[in-house]
Amino acid sequence: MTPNLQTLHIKQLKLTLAGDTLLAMHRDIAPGEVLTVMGPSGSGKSTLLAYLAGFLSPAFQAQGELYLGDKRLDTLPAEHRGIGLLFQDPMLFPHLSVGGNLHFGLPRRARDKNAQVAKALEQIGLAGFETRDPATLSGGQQSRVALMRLLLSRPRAVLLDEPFSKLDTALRQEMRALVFGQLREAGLPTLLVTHDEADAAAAGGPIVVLE
Ligand SMILES: Nc1ncnc2c1ncn2[C@@H]1O[C@H](COP(=O)(O)OP(=O)(O)OP(=O)(O)O)[C@@H](O)[C@H]1O
Repeated sequence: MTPNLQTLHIKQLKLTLAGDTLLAMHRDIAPGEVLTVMGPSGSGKSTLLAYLAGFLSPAFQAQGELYLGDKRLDTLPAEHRGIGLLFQDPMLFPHLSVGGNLHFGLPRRARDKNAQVAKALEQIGLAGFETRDPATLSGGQQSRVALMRLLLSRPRAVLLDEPFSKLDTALRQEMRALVFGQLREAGLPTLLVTHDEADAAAAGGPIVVLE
């Protein structure tokens, strides 16, 4: 099943903290496009991600609207937004096997679950790793599993929070190619927060610098 590819619309967003404007943004992110957000510490990158994902601290006030296609998201709780997140830490469940982690990503009613998991592992060069304990995987392997868990959950948009910052240089380049390649192929609108200009270059999309 191919999901409808839709644009993420951030409309007239204004995030304020105790009456002071932290950031304002009005942007569209097209299917398969990566919008990179950069800016110094404290400029509001994490707050923007929290707003988009649906867990903004009540300390902030948000004005504006968030849409995916013509579906309004900002009035929905996080779990109904269809937004997938990838952080610098792969955050695999330690009590589940690699396969268990991937099964967790699948929608409950997905068909051929075992085959989907096997195919996902094959795509990241980890065919046959289903029963492995995630703790026995290298950092790069864990990151790849986290990416596949995200994609199996069929998100409609993706947020990346410094996803490569914990990897060494060689692995970082490999993961950039894999992550951006997969997201582009899936046609997902993506917002990337990073401090690394090489991430932004690899993402290949527009760049917003917060002040
Ligand atoms: N829950 C909160 N309550 C009050 N102020 C907050 C809260 N969270 C963040 N802030 C403040 O909001 C501003 C933006 O913080 P934010 O974490 O979004 O910045 P950032 O750009 O992600 O920084 P970094 O690059 O260090 O992660 C900062 O001044 C911070 O102190």
